[in-house]
Amino acid sequence: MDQKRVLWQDQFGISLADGQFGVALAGNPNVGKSTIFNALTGLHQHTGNWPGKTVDNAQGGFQYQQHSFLLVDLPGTYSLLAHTVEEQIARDFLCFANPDVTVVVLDATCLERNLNLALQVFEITPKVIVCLNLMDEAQKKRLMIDVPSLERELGVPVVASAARQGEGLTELQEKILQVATGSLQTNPRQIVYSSEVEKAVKYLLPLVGSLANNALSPRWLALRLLDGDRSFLDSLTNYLGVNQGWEGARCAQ
Ligand SMILES: Nc1nc2c(ncn2[C@@H]2O[C@H](COP(=O)(O)OP(=O)(O)OP(=O)(O)O)[C@@H](O)[C@H]2O)c(=O)[nH]1
Ligand SMILES: [Mg+2]
Repeated sequence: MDQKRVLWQDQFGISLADGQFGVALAGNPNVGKSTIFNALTGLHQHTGNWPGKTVDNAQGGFQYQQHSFLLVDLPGTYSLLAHTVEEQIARDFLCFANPDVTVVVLDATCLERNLNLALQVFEITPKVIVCLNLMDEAQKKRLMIDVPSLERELGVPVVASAARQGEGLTELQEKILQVATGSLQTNPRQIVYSSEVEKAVKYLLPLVGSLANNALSPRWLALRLLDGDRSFLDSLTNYLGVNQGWEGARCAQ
């Protein structure tokens, strides 16, 4: 069993088959993640709890173009800053399971609020697809969304969907395949913070890069250290076994 499959099994209780791509489904509550999950995986699902938590966990497989994918339905969250157990689970999965693709599902009727989570995911992984769901509702409200412009602005593929009607899901599978295999490169837009924060991040990057052992984004790691995010430091210890020197790195900035 390769390292990633062992990690998924041991830390997250998820069985990834040999050669199977792991795909995370993230998004705010009630945006249609489970509807997309059910439409893509049908009866090929396992449900249970996240290890050590009372939060539901659903995983399911699907085949597309002779490739096999395991879809993981993450708890709905407004952010990844771990104020709730759901946010902690979603953050830890994205940071430490390192899925081959993360689909961020957004509610097309309230894009601005939903983009907050997408921008946080962009700081963790470049392998992201935005699924703009509830497009039928957006149309009813006469909201016009310029999908090609949004795609250019965000630097990742944007798929418009109406999951309850099954619309856009084949295109979503196609983009998942392309990002998973690397035939489609993404370049997610990064938030630029104040000059003080950017200066501190620049200082920390060379220090944290090697400690994180390329296992997660050094920029995200630096930002969390600057935040003094205790929950993230605890997860670093749990998942990567790192706990020496972090306080020193934080105090030095
Ligand atoms: N009109 C419309 N309704 C949708 C669409 N996708 C999902 N829904 C409905 O939206 C509601 C919420 O969908 P879910 O799939 O449960 O949303 P979720 O993101 O999994 O929600 P949480 O698990 O609570 O975070 C359900 O009533 C769905 O039938 C869509 O594209 N259009
Ligand atoms: Mg759900």
